[in-house]
Amino acid sequence: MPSTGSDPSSGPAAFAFASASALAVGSWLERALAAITPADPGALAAARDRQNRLTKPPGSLGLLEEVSVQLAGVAGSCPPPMPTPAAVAVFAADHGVHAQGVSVWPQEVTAQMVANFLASGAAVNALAAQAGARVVVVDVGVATDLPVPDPTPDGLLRRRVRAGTADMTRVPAMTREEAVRAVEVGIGVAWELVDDGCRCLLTGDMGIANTTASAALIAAFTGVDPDEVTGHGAGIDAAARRRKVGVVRAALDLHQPDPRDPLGVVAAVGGLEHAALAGFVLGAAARRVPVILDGVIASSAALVAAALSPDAVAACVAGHRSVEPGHTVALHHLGLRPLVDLGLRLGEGTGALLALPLVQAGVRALREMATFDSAGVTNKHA
Ligand SMILES: O=C(O)c1ccc[n+]([C@@H]2O[C@H](COP(=O)([O-])O)[C@@H](O)[C@H]2O)c1
Ligand SMILES: Cc1cc2nc[nH]c2cc1C
Repeated sequence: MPSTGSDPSSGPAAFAFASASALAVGSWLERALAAITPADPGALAAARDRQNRLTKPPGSLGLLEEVSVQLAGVAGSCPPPMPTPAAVAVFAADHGVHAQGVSVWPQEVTAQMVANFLASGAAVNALAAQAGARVVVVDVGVATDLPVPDPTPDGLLRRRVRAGTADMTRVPAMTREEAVRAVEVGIGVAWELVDDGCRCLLTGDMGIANTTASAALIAAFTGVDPDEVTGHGAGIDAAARRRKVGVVRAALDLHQPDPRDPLGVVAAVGGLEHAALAGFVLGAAARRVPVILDGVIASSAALVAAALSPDAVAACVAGHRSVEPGHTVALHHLGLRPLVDLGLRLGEGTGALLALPLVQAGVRALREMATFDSAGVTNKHA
């Protein structure tokens, strides 16, 4: 649905409204869900037809063709607009489950890496510069003070819902209300970026211990055993991974999350960045802007978004396949095929950024290639 003046998701006023606590919890989420519609069947058919008339054997550009058709369906036009300018939003948060020894890294690395992002020293900054994308960093739930200068640096959105989650092996990670607020942070960031002119959104994340929450979400939504979706994260050894599987299993046993209640699932065993990333996906889909997913954290969050609104998946492109085993399970459940498979396991948005030029290349080919008719090239026999 194109943005109109009467659309509650459009216009700069919308973001200011989201920040105002006077608004009843749930309103932005309800508005996003109401705005999400399936991919446009006419635009999908027109893009498929055009791909088959371009000067190449039909299908020979592989996944690039499929992505271009998908983006036509998202935009509701053939050809779709070029997915540029692009922005990666890095949602940062901490995790109470860190106390269970699920990561080799101390919790304060989350806040320190936020400062590194803002100083342009991280991998996400280098890859964003390479791809020509803007970086915004969103503190949706970091547990410690951010070691950043005053005033708040450009590129940092202070949207902290709470200072890290609680330990999911003892209590729910957050309340349902906090989960909704974090989802609405993500929706608001997506809408602000679109209002600023962005036509392609990319997910990023930073949160020590967040691969544990990702594994719990993936197990809860797919029903796959924790042992098959729990990986080595940012570098634990085999023995620590076995203990991490036990931690995920204990949290699922305690909360018995019901995948028909996605907000309940993310509140019980998710993270604040997962909830915000789910909202970011919903916000992009509501504005008919494509969103390139990064790794296992993004895809586990996309499971939350898909459970809230299955049509939101139409706006999602899987940027890459992470080494984390749960990522493959989540992508399969979402029906998404990753564009890049380079053995990455960093997060931050790096895999999504590597995929951005491929997504842009697919759309450019659909927009700019000649047809057999226009170029005078003889087509194959029917
Ligand atoms: O994106 C991925 O698939 C991915 C895989 C492994 C690790 N990470 C990153 O590493 C951090 C979490 O690792 P861990 O072991 O502390 O759970 C967090 O900041 C993630 O962005 C990210
Ligand atoms: C240094 C470091 C950088 C990261 N970026 C994303 N996750 C990370 C985890 C660590 C530990």
